[in-house]
Amino acid sequence: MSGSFRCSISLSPLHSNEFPRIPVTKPHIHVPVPKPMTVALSKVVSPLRVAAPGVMIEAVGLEVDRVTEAELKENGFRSTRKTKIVCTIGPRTCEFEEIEALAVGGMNVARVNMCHGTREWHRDVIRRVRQLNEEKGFAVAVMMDTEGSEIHMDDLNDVESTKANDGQIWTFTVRAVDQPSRPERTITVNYDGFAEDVKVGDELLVDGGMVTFVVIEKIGPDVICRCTDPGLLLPRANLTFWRNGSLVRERNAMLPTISSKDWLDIDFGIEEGVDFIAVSFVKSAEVIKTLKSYIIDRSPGSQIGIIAKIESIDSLKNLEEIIQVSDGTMVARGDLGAQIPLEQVPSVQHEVIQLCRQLNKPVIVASQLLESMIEYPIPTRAEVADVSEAVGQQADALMLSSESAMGQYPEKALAVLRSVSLRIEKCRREEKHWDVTDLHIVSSSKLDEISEEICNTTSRMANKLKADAIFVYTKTGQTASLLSRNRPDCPIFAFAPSTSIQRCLNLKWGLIPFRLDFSDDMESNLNRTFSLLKARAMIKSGDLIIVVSDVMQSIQAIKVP
Ligand SMILES: Nc1ncnc2c1ncn2[C@@H]1O[C@H](COP(=O)(O)OP(=O)(O)O)[C@@H](O)[C@H]1O
Ligand SMILES: C=C(OP(=O)(O)O)C(=O)O
Ligand SMILES: [K+]
Ligand SMILES: [Mg+2]
Repeated sequence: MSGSFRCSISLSPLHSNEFPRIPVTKPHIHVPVPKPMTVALSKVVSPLRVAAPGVMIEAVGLEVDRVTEAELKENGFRSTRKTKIVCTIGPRTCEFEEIEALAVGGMNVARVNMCHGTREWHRDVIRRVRQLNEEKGFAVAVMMDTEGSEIHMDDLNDVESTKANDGQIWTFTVRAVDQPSRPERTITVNYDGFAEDVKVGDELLVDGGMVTFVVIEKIGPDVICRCTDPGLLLPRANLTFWRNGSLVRERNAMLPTISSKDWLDIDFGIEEGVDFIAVSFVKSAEVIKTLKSYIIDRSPGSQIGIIAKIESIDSLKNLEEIIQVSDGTMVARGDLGAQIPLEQVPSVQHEVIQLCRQLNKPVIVASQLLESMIEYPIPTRAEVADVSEAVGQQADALMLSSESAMGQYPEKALAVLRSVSLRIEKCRREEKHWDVTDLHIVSSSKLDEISEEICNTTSRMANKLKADAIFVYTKTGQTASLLSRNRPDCPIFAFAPSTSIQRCLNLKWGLIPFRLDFSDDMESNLNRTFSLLKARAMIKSGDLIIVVSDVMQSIQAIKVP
């Protein structure tokens, strides 16, 4: 391989005379370039229009989430939210207007959970999100979450819940029970090996301990239990069993991470063009690799990001490998807390967030962030502290589950995530936590390493110069992601050539993704972007912008003309 690579770091004012053109350095580094970069110039949407008296600009191809645009105008650059928000869509939020209300409230990603509902139901939701994006200018990404094949109860004939009282005897069975004539206090279990794996004396925990039973007898496929901690049994509740204080992993540990039903759901997700697939109960990196090659086979060129959910005890010994091969990770604290002692969940959260940051992968903190808001219009003080902790740890995103899927106050819960994020992000900026130097190099090639160093320098420079924004022109999203990893003080405007990359970038901390066609000519890209953004009042003359791109390896500091 041969070729040359130009690395110029220049401070160029681009039509501004306030900042003299001082080349900081202009080294010419020669390293092999695998292939020349080319830009696909895609369709021009509409012709020229007049932006201001006498100024003709191209009113084409600049698409940004309209909520972010409004937030930016209202709050200014610094106070635009950096932490992203994922909302689970459920019966309470599945209508078009309800999804729209969440989008207006700042939802960046809509999640559908294949544990519940039918494929038709999910299809309608996904299409409504797409319609909302197209008609109303949002850029909400869609995440499909697999059911996975850990042990769970049946759907209780679709009753909302059923009460188990102290001392009552219940039967958990793997028999096929005829639902309408199901005997009282009988629960069917999805996993055939269940009755063989449990032993008399084991503790059976429903949803990590919301209800507890002790196994008193086994009769063939029936496991007879006595309730020791009473409570409500919910449809499809998860079951774990414990022996001498440890989680029992017998044959159940061999259950496939992706069940045959999950594969059908994945086909459905590919067909519907979801942006992310979150894989439940990941145990090792292998399953992620398998799924990735499956998706490439089924849908070559697909941009679907694979999110590994950290919620199985088995994943903890393979964390680094799992994170490395995934496109992002979710700390799924709900099921995780049923598989490891609760007091260990916060340290796993901390470890996963740190690892993701090092490995340049986005991380979502999920479950019970605002659990009390399922019923009440305000959160508990402890919940606010938990949200603050996740924002302070600089997770990329926070997730609502039941709060938005079936709670009484989905929009209020979203507003709490938004306001707490803004507040804590501001505190962190004021405390000047600046730790880019702590990050290890993640790149495996010299060329990537140069990009990475450019991004690190850009972020440091933006902070020191108190820049208003970083602009990044990125074809794959990788350069934008490396900037986000540094968690700079100012927002990062990421210009990407396709709406699918734009939506995927929506999960990453501090990125404001735009869809924009751009060329190899950076000067013309910049002039065009400035005109377009000024016409929409998203930037103004005098703003200091630091510009990088993966088109040309350079850093420029520019005052908007
Ligand atoms: N598509 C759906 N259809 C019906 N109910 C749903 C749906 N999605 C979510 N829910 C409800 O919202 C609750 C919270 O959602 P989620 O956290 O995703 O699931 P889980 O509780 O299984 O972890 C679920 O327990 C379920 O009651
Ligand atoms: C997010 C989680 O997964 P699910 O809601 O699908 O159980 C969790 O367990 O925390
Ligand atoms: K799930
Ligand atoms: Mg889970």
